[in-house]
Amino acid sequence: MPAMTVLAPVLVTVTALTNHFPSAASTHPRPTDHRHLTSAQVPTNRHHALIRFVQLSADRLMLAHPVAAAKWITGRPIDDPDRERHLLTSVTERSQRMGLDPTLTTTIFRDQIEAGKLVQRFLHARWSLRPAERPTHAPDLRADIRPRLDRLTPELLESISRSRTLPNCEHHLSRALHHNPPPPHESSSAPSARTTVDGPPEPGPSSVAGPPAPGPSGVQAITDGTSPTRAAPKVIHRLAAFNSAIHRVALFRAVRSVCG
Ligand SMILES: O=C(O)C(=O)C[C@]1(C(=O)O)C=C[C@@H](O)C=C1
Repeated sequence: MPAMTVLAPVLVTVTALTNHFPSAASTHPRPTDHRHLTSAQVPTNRHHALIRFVQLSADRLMLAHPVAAAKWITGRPIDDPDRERHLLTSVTERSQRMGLDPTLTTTIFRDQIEAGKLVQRFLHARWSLRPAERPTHAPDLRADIRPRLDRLTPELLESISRSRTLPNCEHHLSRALHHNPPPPHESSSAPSARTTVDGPPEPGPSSVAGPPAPGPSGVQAITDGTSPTRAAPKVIHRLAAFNSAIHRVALFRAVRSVCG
């Protein structure tokens, strides 16, 4: 599939989410007006459970890397509706047993799945453009990676259950996200680094990069009338910034419904 065809929906999604969640484009989420709470009023256990939820979500997101590698090498499509149905059925059953609202938990897990697919699509687009970074070995999806994803499901549900009814949930979520920076990434000037199948790309010499340019500029950079071939260097340049942004935006996507 041509790289541009793969990349365009990814960039459109990133732009849409960045606009929808302005703090996703910022290293410093905007403070809310809930700071009047004294520390004694903050329900620490539920707050920690929310942080745990964000961390587990970040762990789940990182598994999108080996999943993407397995699918890249085997040619399997990123979307696997049967697997998604199986996961959501399991979430529903577990939620009922735990006294959790299945509508809420399946919404959260749908977001987790979509966030993972966003990262997978990003990686496939990246590998289309950068042959040197393509994975060379396929992780075992069935025997290794999916069991790892499955082990996270009860833990995620437990953290959702324990963070339920946290007052000022959005404020705590914003703080938890702030303490979960995206993984290290290459800077645009870094030498090419092969993406590992166990995690994000290895950091380049500079792992400090700003957020993506907000708004549609990221998309315009590749759709401003230039032919795909001639636009490719521009795309690669933009990808360096999106590599960081994609994880931040995907993490926001993964956790956005937890406050109900
Ligand atoms: O298991 C896979 O094949 C994945 O890609 C992971 C996952 C998920 O997040 O659970 C994501 C996309 C697929 O449609 C199904 C499931």
